[in-house]
Amino acid sequence: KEQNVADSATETLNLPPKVELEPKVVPSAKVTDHETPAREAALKQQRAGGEKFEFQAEVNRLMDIIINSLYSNKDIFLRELISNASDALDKIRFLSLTDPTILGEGEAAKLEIKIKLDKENKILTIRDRGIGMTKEDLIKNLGTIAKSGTSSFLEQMQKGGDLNLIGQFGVGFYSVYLVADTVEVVSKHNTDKQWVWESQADGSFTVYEDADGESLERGTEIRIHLKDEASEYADEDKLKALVSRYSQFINFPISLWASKEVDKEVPVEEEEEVEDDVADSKDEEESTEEEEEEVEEEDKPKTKTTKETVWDWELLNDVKPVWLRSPKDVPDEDYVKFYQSLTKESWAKPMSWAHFNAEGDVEFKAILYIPASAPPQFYDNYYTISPDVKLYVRRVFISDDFDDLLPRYLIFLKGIVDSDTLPLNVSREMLQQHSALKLIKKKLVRKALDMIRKIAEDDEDDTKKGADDDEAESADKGSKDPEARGKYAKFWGQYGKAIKLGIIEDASNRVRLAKLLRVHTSKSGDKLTSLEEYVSRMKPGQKQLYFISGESKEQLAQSPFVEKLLKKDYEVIYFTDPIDEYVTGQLTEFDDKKFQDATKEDLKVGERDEDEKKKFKETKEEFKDLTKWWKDVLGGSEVEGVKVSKRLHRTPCVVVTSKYGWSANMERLMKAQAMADDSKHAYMKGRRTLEINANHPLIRELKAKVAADPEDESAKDSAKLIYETALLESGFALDKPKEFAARLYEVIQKDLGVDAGDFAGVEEAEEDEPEEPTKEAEAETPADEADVEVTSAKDEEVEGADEPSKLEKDEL
Ligand SMILES: Nc1ncnc2c1ncn2[C@@H]1O[C@H](COP(=O)(O)OP(=O)(O)OP(=O)(O)O)[C@@H](O)[C@H]1O
Repeated sequence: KEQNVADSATETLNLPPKVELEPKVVPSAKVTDHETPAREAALKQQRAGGEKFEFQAEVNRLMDIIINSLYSNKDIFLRELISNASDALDKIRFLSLTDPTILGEGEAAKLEIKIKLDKENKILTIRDRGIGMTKEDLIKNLGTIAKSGTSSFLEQMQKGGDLNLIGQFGVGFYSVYLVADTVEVVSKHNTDKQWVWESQADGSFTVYEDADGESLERGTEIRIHLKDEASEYADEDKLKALVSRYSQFINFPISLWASKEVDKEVPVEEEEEVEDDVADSKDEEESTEEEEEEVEEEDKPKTKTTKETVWDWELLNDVKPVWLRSPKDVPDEDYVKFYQSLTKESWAKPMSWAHFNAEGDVEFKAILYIPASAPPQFYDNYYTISPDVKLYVRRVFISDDFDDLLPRYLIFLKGIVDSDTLPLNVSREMLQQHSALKLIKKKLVRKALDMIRKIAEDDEDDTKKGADDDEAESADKGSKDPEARGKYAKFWGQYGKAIKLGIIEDASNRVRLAKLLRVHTSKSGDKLTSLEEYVSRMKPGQKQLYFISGESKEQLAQSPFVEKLLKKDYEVIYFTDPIDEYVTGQLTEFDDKKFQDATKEDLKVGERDEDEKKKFKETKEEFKDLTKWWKDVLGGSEVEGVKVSKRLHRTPCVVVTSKYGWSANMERLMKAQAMADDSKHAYMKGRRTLEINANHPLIRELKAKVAADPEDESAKDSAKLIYETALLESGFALDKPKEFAARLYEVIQKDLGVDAGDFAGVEEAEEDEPEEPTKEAEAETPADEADVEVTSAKDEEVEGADEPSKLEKDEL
């Protein structure tokens, strides 16, 4: 069985044919020569001649944390070292695509990882035939230059973070010091000699040439001198279990130098034969028919079965990559484990995944995952975040940050794509240009959107089933995915904005994406609803999807723009995310029905019969003089026109914008942008129209006043004030707040019965008052006197408080 696995690995990974190995019978596991006295002496000499380097300060701190850590899960060091070995193998295999000679021949060309244990000396060795490191690489990579993730890792650790995360910060190598007191890294790069890096984690490391050691030909061997507290790793069975666990998704064969007991037939020695004869003679009387058989056996050479220990490389992983297996043969558990190995998050569970084979114009296999949560500050870093889908070409790893595999709005997906259509021996740049890549991208997007749609469907099914069950009072809510309920809401919470960005950015998938959109509406309560659900609830004859955008759904529900719509029981979508303005700018229809902004001038609230039309025409005629007058009062630059409204019920007026200009909400958002240059966008501002409610007493009263005297100044002021108030209520910011305030105060003044003449006194008092009290004046006024004044003023206020104001009197 092992042989089959190894063969299939050779095939699937395009490895050179496996050289048959005869099991080796050796007395012990001691197969390296590096601990022999002669080798030790040579090493000592070389070490003495080596160069000593100090660890970079941050690396030092990191190592301190690791060495002194009480972290119990020390096993992770093996995962990190195997992962490094696998990366190094990926690198050399990638380079060999353009230059096959780089791999060398025979054993050197084998892309594999080998692990060996020297139990006696407690030395664990991990060897790969990867790219190896030059002297400079060793110095740079393992100590003198801190990786970019080092400080973030230190920060996390300070906050009590989990050491398990080490791999994600790009400092996984140092986890070896969880189990080691000394580590030697022997490495051979094609362009350099063989070097040894060695450190006891005492603040420094030494690098020396490995002139006498066994040549690695190419690759890296890490020799771990296990600490006393880590002697559990000097156990073959433990190692076997660990390596199996961590190597499951490594695409290179990993073998362990392992012993096993085998039965062996050995000739029986003479002494034993004599003993046997004595025993036979004792039993002579008992001999029966068996005698004859024994006579026959005597002719054969005598042998016996004994146990023997055989040492050999034992393959520990099935290197057939998960994505090459048929989806029906892969249990969910394996998908989760594969995700964990891809993301280096050993505890993480993806929200969902899709595994598929694409055939036809382009052939590829892929597994895409939706992580349970979006990356931190996902939307802040939207344009800089790196992609996380690995690209393989015919099982050869090419890149894990290929930009053109998925559009930006799906950048949160993780996984792998392995294509048979892309060429192997071209540069990354050429690959990026390849026409097949576009097709791959197109199909990946479709599959990803299908996967998201499925979450929503399962969720819906489950909710429906749940509801039915609730009615039937059944305890069985069994759904395919036990966690399906509420899953789409979770997805939406994490990635809803990404879907909206998709609607804006990806015209070819806009319809698909619109189906994934979730919104709040006047009828959805606290829940989210889909556009499909909205359409299914549309009233007979309703042709449009009504929406309004603003800051909160509570505020929008109160908006004058939707008064009539709500009164007539039309469902209104409430868009409250700033990005929604851009979404509705791109998404103009759904299911052949147009979106209608309730704040735009062209809103039609349902169909009206002939009677209603006639009546409206008459009202328009009746208000013609007023609307004309009002427009003149406001001025042409302020409003495009003043019209009788069809959308208002209780509110006297609203200010609507033209169909193709910005809405009030969009104006607000643009103003809020720190870098926005208002003048540049002036042409985008929607033209404004004041709509008046012909049934409102305020409007009727104004109409009567204007009819009596069109030059009445107070009527003009009222008209301006009503307009400005409508602007505010309609969500606009005032261009001239000072004028508005002055008008409003005047009204209040009149209301409170304050005479305009009283202001003269205030102005005079202000003029008399010195700007700042002079020093002499301050000195003249005793502090306690000032206090008395304040107190008396306060007393007056308190006294006055008992008296009802004019407003209160009126109310009373
Ligand atoms: N077996 C190896 N062969 C070649 N280079 C290696 C090997 N192990 C480590 N290195 C080099 O040392 C560097 C540091 O390794 P380390 O494990 O600390 O970080 P990393 O591999 O970049 O990130 P991660 O920990 O996430 O795997 C690697 O980037 C790599 O260049």
